[in-house]
Amino acid sequence: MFSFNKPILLRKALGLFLVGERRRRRGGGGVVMESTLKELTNGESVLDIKDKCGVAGGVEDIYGEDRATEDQTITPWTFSVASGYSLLRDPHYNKGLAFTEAERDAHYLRGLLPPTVSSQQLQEKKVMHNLRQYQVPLQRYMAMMDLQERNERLFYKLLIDNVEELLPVVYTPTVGEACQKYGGIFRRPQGLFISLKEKGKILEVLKNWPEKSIQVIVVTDGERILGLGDLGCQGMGIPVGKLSLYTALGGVRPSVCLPITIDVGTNNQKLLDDEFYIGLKQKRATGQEYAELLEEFMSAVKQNYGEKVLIQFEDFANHNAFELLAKYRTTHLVFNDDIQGTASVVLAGLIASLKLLGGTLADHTFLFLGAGEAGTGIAELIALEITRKTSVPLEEARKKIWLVDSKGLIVSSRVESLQHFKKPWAHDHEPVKELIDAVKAIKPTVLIGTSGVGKTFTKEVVEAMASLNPKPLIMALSNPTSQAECTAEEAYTWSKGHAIFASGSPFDPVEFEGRTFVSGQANNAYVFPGFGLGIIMSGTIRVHDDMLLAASEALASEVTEDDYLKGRIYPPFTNIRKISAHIAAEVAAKAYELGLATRLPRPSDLVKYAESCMYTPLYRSYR
Ligand SMILES: NC(=O)C1=CN([C@@H]2O[C@H](COP(=O)(O)OP(=O)(O)OC[C@H]3O[C@@H](n4cnc5c(N)ncnc54)[C@H](OP(=O)(O)O)[C@@H]3O)[C@@H](O)[C@H]2O)C=CC1
Ligand SMILES: CC(=O)C(=O)O
Ligand SMILES: [Mg+2]
Repeated sequence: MFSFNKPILLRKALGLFLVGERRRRRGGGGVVMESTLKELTNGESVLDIKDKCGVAGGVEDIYGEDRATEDQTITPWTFSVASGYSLLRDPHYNKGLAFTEAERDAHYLRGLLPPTVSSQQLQEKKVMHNLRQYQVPLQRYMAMMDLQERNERLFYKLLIDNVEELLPVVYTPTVGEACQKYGGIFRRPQGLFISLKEKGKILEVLKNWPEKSIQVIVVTDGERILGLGDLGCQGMGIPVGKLSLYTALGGVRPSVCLPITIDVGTNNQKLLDDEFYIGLKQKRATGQEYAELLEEFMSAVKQNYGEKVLIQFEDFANHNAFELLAKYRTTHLVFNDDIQGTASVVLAGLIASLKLLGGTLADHTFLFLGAGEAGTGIAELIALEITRKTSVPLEEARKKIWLVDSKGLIVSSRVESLQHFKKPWAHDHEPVKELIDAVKAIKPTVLIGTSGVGKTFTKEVVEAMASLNPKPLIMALSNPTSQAECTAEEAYTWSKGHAIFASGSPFDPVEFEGRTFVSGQANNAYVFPGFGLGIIMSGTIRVHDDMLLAASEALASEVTEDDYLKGRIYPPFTNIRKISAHIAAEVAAKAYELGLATRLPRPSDLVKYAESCMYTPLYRSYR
């Protein structure tokens, strides 16, 4: 075993190279549509931002040493080569019984492993066999998390090869239960916890994370975890799960992914009273205290990782989510998955469904149950797509979209008391309290559930949709399964097999009157991994709505005739890596078109480039 320090001279030389590279690129220039960018870059010129980024594969000062002034402290990182016992304990490099004879000799592993040498394929077979023995989903979740901690490549190999079977384990619905019980099942931290205790020290906390070159952060404050409410610090299961999908579904290397939970307390009394709760035992900080912590976090991320780190906001409550997005979308590379990622996925399903329903989006009438992040986010993207495809102005396009919240239909007489994100949807209509009455009054062709409340699409509601439409499109998007507005079985049986159905959490196929219906999973997991890959691989500096539309079109185009025949408006997850490459390529293409991409020259075949960027979990040979 030996260790070495990264030679300072080499870094200095690379720094000089960077300066030269920047000058060269500044002189060479590219075609940049400055007008498109002004709004997204807070008035900063793109060349300034590109310059800060260390354009186009330039060597970045990832350790912050070159940037630090003399009075600032830096971290003395050293790199060491793992071998022997520590190699077996390092999840990035551990291969367990798959270490070859030669590797066992070269890396001081003799005696630390039993004599058998297994292939990765055999290991995979064994783990899948063991997983299937567990009847309780949470046990499968824990077994998968243990595997991720023990042997990262095997974990991702399993997830990629068995995606339909394992997605419900590491993601919704099981991740919801895992978050509820996170304190009890907590073994080792899988991401960074930043609490109010770390105020003033967030930059130092980021430096404690072992990986220095981070490209994607998924961050939550745990206040709206799926449809399960405020789970405080235990929301960590969500960023961890989302980022494992970035790798498995989108091919983003695990080492560049960083899950973060910001702990400002919780208003969940059950958790505050729970002796195993792992977070701050106090009520949530709000107002200035909250805003200051978030501001420090956002600045520290940019300072530590540069301009091009993608920050995905996840499962914030809507009273913070919209504000954070509005505040940081012009200064940081951010998007909100619940508002924007969900919108992109649902729009894809709607575009695809037109093959079954007929007409254009503008010909349909949409009714939402739930007017929060997901509901209004989807509504706005539908309206935007209509304006892009027709000459209809946005205001006009919005008029075919109606939303119901906990107080009933959103109508103009309520406008004064509505939260700002609901106001565009307050159309002229008399007040309507109940969903069933709204269905009868609005006569929607599409019904979308984004309420977070289970069982709200009752038999009466589904029957009303079926009586109004030959093929009612019903989406029960709320997660986890317990919060779904209705089940697949309910949608198909109550509509007598006429509904086209999709849901946020997966349902098994349903037999009805001799036909098998396979519902699609309308979940943002279809889009964010490919969307993120497209951004990273093109060095994109800001998220633009047209990139979300590009992702929707890309996903919709992947639905096959065979899918339609089965009643699905989303492709199966089995092909997701191919789909993600396609989404990444379209997102990147749009970013280049908008002048937001900094990786130059633009690769000519973006799909091939996306595929070539993807992480593969096959074992590597060690010299
Ligand atoms: N499938 C997917 O990819 C995604 C699914 N989701 C799911 O969507 C759900 C909602 O998330 P999000 O939009 O962020 O949450 P929000 O809290 O922002 O919004 C919830 C909305 O539902 C309304 N609501 C609550 N209860 C009722 C009720 N009984 N009847 C009518 N309306 C009701 C609320 O009304 P009021 O405003 O009056 O309080 C609010 O408008 C969650 O379950 C989440 O898991 C979210 C993102 C992605
Ligand atoms: C899927 C997702 O992001 C949610 O339910 O919040
Ligand atoms: Mg979410």
